[in-house]
Amino acid sequence: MNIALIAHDRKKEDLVNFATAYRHIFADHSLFATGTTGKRISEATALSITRFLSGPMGGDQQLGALVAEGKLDLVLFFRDPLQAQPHEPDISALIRLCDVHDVPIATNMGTAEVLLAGLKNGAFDFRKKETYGSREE
Ligand SMILES: O=C(CO)COP(=O)(O)O
Repeated sequence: MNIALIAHDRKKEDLVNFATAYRHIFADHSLFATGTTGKRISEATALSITRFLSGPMGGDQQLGALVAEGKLDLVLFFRDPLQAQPHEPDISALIRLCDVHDVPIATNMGTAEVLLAGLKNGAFDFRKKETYGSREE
């Protein structure tokens, strides 16, 4: 599966800890991330991560483009609900595209825990069906 990892600044430590705890699972998948998040996680875990621009510079939009192209199966986005972001429209656009394309997205660690459990037990097999990620309308 192709998994995107994103965290706002005050949530980065949580995501680094999460990625460290589940390193053995993430190691079996292809990982993508916004710039600073990807740097922090790869430094902490030595996982191989394809990094895009930092979020405020367009990284959320780059990951959104992958969602639109059917190239992401799961998005783990630890958002900061207590701090306004200058690139809020980009964030909304990424979440919207996940909804458009039925891509599972966790915006907090609790949901991420559930989705990771699903990743282990085959709940993501639906992503292998041709109907997902190949919409043209
Ligand atoms: O701002 C972000 C997501 O909206 C994350 O970007 P960075 O990983 O570059 O900090």
